[in-house]
Amino acid sequence: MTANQPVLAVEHLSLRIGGARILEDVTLSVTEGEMLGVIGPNGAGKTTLFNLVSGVIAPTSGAIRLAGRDVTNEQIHARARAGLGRTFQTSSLFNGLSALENVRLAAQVALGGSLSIVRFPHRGDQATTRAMERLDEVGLAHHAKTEAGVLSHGDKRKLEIAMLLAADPRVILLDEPMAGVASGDVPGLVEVIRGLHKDAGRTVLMVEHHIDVVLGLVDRVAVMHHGQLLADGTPDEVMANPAVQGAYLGDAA
Ligand SMILES: Nc1ncnc2c1ncn2[C@@H]1O[C@H](COP(=O)(O)OP(=O)(O)OP(=O)(O)O)[C@@H](O)[C@H]1O
Repeated sequence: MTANQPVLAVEHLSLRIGGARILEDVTLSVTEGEMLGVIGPNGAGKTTLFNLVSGVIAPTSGAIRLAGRDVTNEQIHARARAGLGRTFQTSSLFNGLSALENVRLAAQVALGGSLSIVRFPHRGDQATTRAMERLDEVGLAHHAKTEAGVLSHGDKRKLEIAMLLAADPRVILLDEPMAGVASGDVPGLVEVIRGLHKDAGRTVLMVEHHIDVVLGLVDRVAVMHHGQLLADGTPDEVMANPAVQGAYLGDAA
């Protein structure tokens, strides 16, 4: 990858299912260390874009490049190994295990071990150390021994992020991180996400319905509408764009 090459590039990406154009010619790129918000009215194609980028579904046409490498035809796990990490709208936690055990399993897999709660002496220590570091990064070190199932929704989301970080992803996709989180827990979660970007310099793409949260966090916003990229710019540029205002007003009407 050269200095100016984006760490993630989506080129002319389209998805058709039956006769429906779900995504149409979307081109977008993200540079290392950038935080990009993806917003748009319901059904705009945001989750579909994440599904295509992470390999959950294959595009009808177009390409996806990760650090310059064409991963369009690669499976989910190959993309994860290439540095793509993603959270889902639905929880992916083992509720009966502690917060630390959840992250340790993710670290163990990332370090080349299996998804087993049996501890392997050397690798286990390494995975535990990494897991504690990631729990600390999301502010959950004090909950290391707490069962994941009893954590608040906000803390569960932080734990999912810690699990994602255990693989040291180069690009992080957060799919509606605030969904289901009580309003009182939103600021804490926002600060964790801000820290990923500002403190740790991680590259983050985030789909989120809370527009005020997105605008306060990101460097750049991409607005989707009817499967197309309607606008791409700084939060101020995008919100001043009449087409964006029209899309949201039209959606609310
Ligand atoms: N497998 C599929 N088959 C048919 N239509 C689909 C499929 N997947 C998505 N769609 C349609 O594509 C459009 C985009 O859906 P998508 O979930 O990507 O939107 P979104 O912007 O994430 O919406 P929301 O904000 O409501 O989550 C929607 O109209 C949806 O019904």
